[in-house]
Amino acid sequence: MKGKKYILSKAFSGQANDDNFQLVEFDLPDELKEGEVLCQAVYLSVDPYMRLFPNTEGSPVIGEQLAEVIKTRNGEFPLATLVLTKAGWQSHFISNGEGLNPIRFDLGATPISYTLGALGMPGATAYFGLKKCDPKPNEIICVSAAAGAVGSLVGQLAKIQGLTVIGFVGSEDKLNWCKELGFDHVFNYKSSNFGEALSQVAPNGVDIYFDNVGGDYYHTIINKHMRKGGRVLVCGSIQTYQDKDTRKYDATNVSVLMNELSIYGFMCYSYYEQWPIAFTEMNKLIQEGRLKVKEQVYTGFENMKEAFLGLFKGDNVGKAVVKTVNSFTHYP
Ligand SMILES: NC(=O)C1=CN([C@@H]2O[C@H](COP(=O)(O)OP(=O)(O)OC[C@H]3O[C@@H](n4cnc5c(N)ncnc54)[C@H](OP(=O)(O)O)[C@@H]3O)[C@@H](O)[C@H]2O)C=CC1
Ligand SMILES: CCCCCC(=O)/C=C/[C@@H]1[C@@H](C/C=C\CCCC(=O)O)[C@@H](O)C[C@H]1O
Repeated sequence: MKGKKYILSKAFSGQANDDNFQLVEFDLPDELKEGEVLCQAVYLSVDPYMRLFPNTEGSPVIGEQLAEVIKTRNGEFPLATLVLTKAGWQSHFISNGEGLNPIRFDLGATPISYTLGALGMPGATAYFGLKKCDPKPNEIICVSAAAGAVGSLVGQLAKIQGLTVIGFVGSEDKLNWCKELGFDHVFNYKSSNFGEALSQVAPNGVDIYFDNVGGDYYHTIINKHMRKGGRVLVCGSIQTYQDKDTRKYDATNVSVLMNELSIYGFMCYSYYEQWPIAFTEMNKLIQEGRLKVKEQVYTGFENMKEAFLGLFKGDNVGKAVVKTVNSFTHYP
């Protein structure tokens, strides 16, 4: 039997493209050793951070997947067990059980793919990132990449908590969806100036900026659109991930200082032990129809590249995942 995996055929430099990836086949052994399992990817996640790490020619592409145990000699992982694991972009892999994580909360009737999205790493990012901003009812929050995996949840959770939500997105479809989700103001940054738009709807500034994009947004919002005592969460900087040279902005630190802003760095895995609490709460909201989830599902392992590169072109609405075909068991 053969498995497939992607390696970085060329280190990223500037904009990622097809040439950075090579799909290779590898042999899987006929027999497992005692304690081993053979897993097959069912859904794979593509996420912006994959553009940054490890970026060494020849290295495997990293990432999380939901996999099914299709052969086992390990009593802890019976046949058909579903596991979340950072096995990278591979269709199959052998494991001794280390790093295979069962789903740690009751999923109920919610689709299993959500464990890579709203009830997975991006969901935890939205939930704990927002919490770190200490949101209060009637405050104003601004979120960038607002129709994405993280941003769409941040906006909805903030609405549930009584905040006014301003979102920035890159297309009219995304704008309409965010309005459907109940965001108060949504702007397409490709057809409007985000600074002017913010000044119109929040002339006195915003209390929270949940930054998924970095670059121009981060500096302009910190320098011109934060209220005194405001909080900025540095969640991600997708606008700069593909830069070749570092950008220079002089005024930012002075603005931070003068306005006594709190700027938080944030890594969702720091809250890993508490994720099941968040997912139980969010799954209840999903099942009640109060938290809406969209996925951009690409079908077939050969479409990993397209799904990943699409993140940087704004192709995805909601969470981008890849469903592999010919799974041992067919999941919805
Ligand atoms: N700190 C942490 O622990 C974590 C951080 N993150 C970060 O959160 C951010 C969002 O991630 P995630 O929700 O998974 O991804 P998304 O689902 O939001 O997908 C990426 C989106 O970013 C937008 N985008 C891409 N390029 C640009 C650009 N140059 N300028 C402005 N917007 C752009 C696009 O939306 P549009 O069409 O609207 O432009 C695109 O759809 C990323 O920066 C990521 O690195 C994610 C997970 C954990
Ligand atoms: C400048 C980096 C910003 C990245 C923001 C982001 O998307 C973070 C996501 C993390 C992600 C990757 C974190 C570290 C890389 C580790 C590389 C490795 O070899 O494993 C992952 O941990 C989930 C998010 O917390």
